[in-house]
Amino acid sequence: MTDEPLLRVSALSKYYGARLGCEDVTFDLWPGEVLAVVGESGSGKTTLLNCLSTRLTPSSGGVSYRMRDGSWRDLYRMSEAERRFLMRTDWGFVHQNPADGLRMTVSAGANVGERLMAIGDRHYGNIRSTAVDWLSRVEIGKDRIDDEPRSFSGGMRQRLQIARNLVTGPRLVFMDEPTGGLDVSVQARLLDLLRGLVTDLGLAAIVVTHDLAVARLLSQRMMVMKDGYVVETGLTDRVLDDPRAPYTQLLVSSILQV
Ligand SMILES: Nc1ncnc2c1ncn2[C@@H]1O[C@H](COP(=O)(O)OP(=O)(O)OP(=O)(O)O)[C@@H](O)[C@H]1O
Repeated sequence: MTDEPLLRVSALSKYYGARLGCEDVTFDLWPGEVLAVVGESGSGKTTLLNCLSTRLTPSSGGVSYRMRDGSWRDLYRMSEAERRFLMRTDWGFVHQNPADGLRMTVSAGANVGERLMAIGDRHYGNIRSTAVDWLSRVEIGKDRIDDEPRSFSGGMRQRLQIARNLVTGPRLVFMDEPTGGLDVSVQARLLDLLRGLVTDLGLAAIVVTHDLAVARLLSQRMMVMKDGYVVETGLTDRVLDDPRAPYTQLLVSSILQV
């Protein structure tokens, strides 16, 4: 165990011209911790996630990341090459739409295997057996390894995207509505699977979702956003069982009434 966070976010703001994306977001993420960022459409969740994963540059504020060697690095002062290295080795990104995170016209096995090659694995036999192992961990049969993901169902694609991200043993995974767009029964199974993997691997994750059930199942801590601002943060069970901000109370009660 370490007594230092993995990620430190301080006073992060992002404006698109004059339009507010998110404002003054501050938090620490600890190793092995899952943080859910919830809020309705337009609240700034995706903006925040994209700033944290360096897809967007914030207008002000900073994010530091603790590297494997224990040193702290300012994410926005890294070179492009260093950032790409981090994304390949230490981070994962699970998109809502699996097509954004997969290569749809190469086989399932290659989708997983090429991530291993990107971190330097050159042994074909090892790559293939690790790919088979990961496909089975996400409940994709060995007989599908040579199939392209475009022949997969939505749930299978999402499970493949998860395998592709986790095969390199990342320390931090960003997830954007990982169960969005799937049938309710498929969502439940995927959430179960994700929860098991995150726990087994001791992963830290930031999960953006508008679905409080996803936050409840996956996260230990949650952050509620509205109109670009964080209106409440706390342990997930506390926030959902005893919401303090009026907006969170509204969000929780509107879900419960459905
Ligand atoms: N590329 C952009 N250019 C201009 N404004 C943007 C852009 N992206 C987001 N915004 C604005 O920033 C605000 C926050 O949007 P964001 O997409 O982060 O919210 P969200 O909570 O992720 O919503 P959703 O759940 O619908 O994806 C909104 O007012 C949105 O219109």
